[in-house]
Amino acid sequence: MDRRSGRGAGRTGLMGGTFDPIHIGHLIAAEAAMEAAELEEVWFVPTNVPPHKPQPRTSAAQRREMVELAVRGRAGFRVEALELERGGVSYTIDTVTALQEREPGREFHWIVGTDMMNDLPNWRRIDELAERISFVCLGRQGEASGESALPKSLRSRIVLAPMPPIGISSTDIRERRRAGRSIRYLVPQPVLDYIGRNGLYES
Ligand SMILES: Nc1ncnc2c1ncn2[C@@H]1O[C@H](COP(=O)(O)OP(=O)(O)OP(=O)(O)O)[C@@H](O)[C@H]1O
Ligand SMILES: O=C(O)c1ccc[n+]([C@@H]2O[C@H](COP(=O)([O-])O)[C@@H](O)[C@H]2O)c1
Repeated sequence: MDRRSGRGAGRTGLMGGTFDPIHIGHLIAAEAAMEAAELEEVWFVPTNVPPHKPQPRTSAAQRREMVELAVRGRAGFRVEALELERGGVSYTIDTVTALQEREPGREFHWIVGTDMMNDLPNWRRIDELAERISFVCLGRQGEASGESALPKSLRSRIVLAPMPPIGISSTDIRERRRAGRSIRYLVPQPVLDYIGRNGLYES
């Protein structure tokens, strides 16, 4: 426990995502969560197979590489690849259980955009998950918070974090690439270079 702030030591944010590809919306969300929830670190957790959406367009290795490139140089940000190493469908409860066993000294906080916050009641073993961790939920463009619609037990485990609305999604970036349009500045420069070098999302 940090005696000055009253916060537990090792406060760690987990930013889970398909990251197909990672974009500046993810990075700004992680930064905002870090500030609002007083996190010491944020670990980016690329999903192997997402539970609630279609299979990624690119390989696990490519998505991991892009996330590595995006966080390089930002102290406190790093990639945690346990879902890719575990394989199969990436349920958050399995990930959190494994991390808590591996890192008993840390306090974990799962970071989600508001769209995902509204979906939380549908997550696998959500009650157990909400007992293990709290959620840091970021405001996302065009979405009302919807927090009041959630069960009270879940609401009490949610910290809302403000962020400037960033109307960018990986879907939009993939569509732009397919249409031959620019994605410059929507992703960090090293990620832009990687996507171009490897001809990703062209078809
Ligand atoms: N622009 C954004 N602002 C805030 N949060 C975001 C933004 N884009 C994604 N997120 C959040 O980041 C996490 C990972 O998102 P994900 O990798 O699925 O990106 P995405 O842009 O939503 O992808 P896709 O368009 O392929 O569905 C989710 O919690 C999502 O809500
Ligand atoms: O565990 C679940 O049931 C669950 C359901 C939907 C999403 N998640 C996690 O939420 C994170 C964001 O999901 P996505 O689909 O936006 O990439 C990612 O880490 C997913 O594994 C987890």
